[in-house]
Amino acid sequence: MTTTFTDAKLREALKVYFIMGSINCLKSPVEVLTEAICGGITMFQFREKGTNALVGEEKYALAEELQFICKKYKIPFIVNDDIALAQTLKADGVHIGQEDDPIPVVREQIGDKILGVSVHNVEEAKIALQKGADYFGVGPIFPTTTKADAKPASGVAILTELRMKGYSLPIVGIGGITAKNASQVIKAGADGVSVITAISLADNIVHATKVLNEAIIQNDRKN
Ligand SMILES: Cc1ncsc1CCOP(=O)(O)O
Ligand SMILES: C=C1C=NC(C)=NC1=N
Ligand SMILES: [Mg+2]
Repeated sequence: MTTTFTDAKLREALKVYFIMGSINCLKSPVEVLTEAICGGITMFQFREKGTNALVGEEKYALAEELQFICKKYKIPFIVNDDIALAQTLKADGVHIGQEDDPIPVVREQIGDKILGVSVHNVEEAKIALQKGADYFGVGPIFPTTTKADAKPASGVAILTELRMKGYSLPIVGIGGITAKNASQVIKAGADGVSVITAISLADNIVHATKVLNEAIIQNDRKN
């Protein structure tokens, strides 16, 4: 899909933003993603990272397979970190962290595709917005062990602070998010939640995703 995303469409897509790589799965990533889509995820990020992560041809082949499933169900397909892979696959966008290539360099490479940036504080947010981020991934909101080098959990205050300071672009919270705490993230001002293990390690992935979805939708209606 190469449609350019309006803010409104991106906010919708960020509601239940599943992130996964092979090391986050107990069974076939193809099965995990298909079940997550059946459960109602709204966007997918391929994040092949960490101990025993695939590289080279194997990584490319898995990315291609997962992108094919996303295309079939019209779910936006985002690639974490690996801009070259995103370009080769003509992904819908990329997500980069503070230590990845500079935003202008990435923007030059991807054109008007989605460019998500991880931010942890107002200073990083100011720069990322100025340089052209389309959405912020903010966290870790709650404690998580999924990302080995994650910063300490900040709680939802950072989300409220960003909104209070006028950051009105699409924002997704990330880090230790589950169906139980997702509503706090939305109430604090995020447009959606990004999760890895609450979905990828669930006993019943379809059900876990549906419950997470309900937690988000319920709360949106209240706002
Ligand atoms: C990629 C990333 N960035 C901040 S926390 C995190 C890991 C989120 O994983 P989980 O949803 O399992 O806590
Ligand atoms: C680190 C990350 C933060 N936020 C998002 C959405 N994705 C990531 N990979
Ligand atoms: Mg990165």
